[in-house]
Amino acid sequence: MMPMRFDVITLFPELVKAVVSSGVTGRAAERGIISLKQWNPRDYALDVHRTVDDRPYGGGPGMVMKGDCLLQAIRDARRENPGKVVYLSPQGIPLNQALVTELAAAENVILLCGRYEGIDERVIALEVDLECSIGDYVLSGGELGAMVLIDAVTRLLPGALGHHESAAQDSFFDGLLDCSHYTRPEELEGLAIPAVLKSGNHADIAKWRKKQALGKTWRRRPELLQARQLTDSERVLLNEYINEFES
Ligand SMILES: CN(C)c1cccc(CNc2ccc(C(N)=O)cn2)c1
Repeated sequence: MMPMRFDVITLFPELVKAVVSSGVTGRAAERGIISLKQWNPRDYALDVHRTVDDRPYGGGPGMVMKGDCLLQAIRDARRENPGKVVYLSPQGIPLNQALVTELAAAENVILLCGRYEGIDERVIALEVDLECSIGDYVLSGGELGAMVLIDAVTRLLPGALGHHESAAQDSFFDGLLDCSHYTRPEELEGLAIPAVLKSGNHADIAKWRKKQALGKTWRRRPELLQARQLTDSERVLLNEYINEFES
């Protein structure tokens, strides 16, 4: 199996490298499930000051990343990795599990990390295939978004997670928030665990977990429930939860 290759265009290569230095993603890199290569636009800046940004046409605060260095870096990366170019920005489409799943099916991805107020729009027009955002907030750069994307995608690749982890991954997030989790000790600072989890009755336990997931989603993220059709049994469980919650 060829590794999935991530080429990251970034002014801070060492920051992005951290994503493959530990944990699941670090192990996946060691196992050859993913590979990472950084391309620094500054290496393409030929002026004595190695300029990669400049003031915006039309005036206004902040700086814009110059298109020429970015385009050269992207094209060098594309030569080695003919993948989709994904630009991380607050103006992008939301990165969600569906998009992560789609990206995991690709062989390679080129991640473009902006800094300052963003990049020259002509780079987007010429080379960007997909603009995506990891959330509605402004960061100092797209690198953290790139690392989030690399992590979420890597977890879906065969062999990245151990058996237990991948089973957990499969059960969780079928469009709902996760239920609560407990582990030893049974009593923690005077707090017990829900009795059903000690019952050994796996049907009751699964029912309780599904009910908790539905209820938590209803309370915290009702819009997720709109997006996800509930089965009849899920609808019954949610109604039970709501009746208990409101009683
Ligand atoms: C307009 N502007 C400030 C800007 C435009 C492009 C890139 C950047 C770099 N910062 C980023 C990048 C991504 C995200 C995200 N939410 O995914 C948040 N911040 C900032």
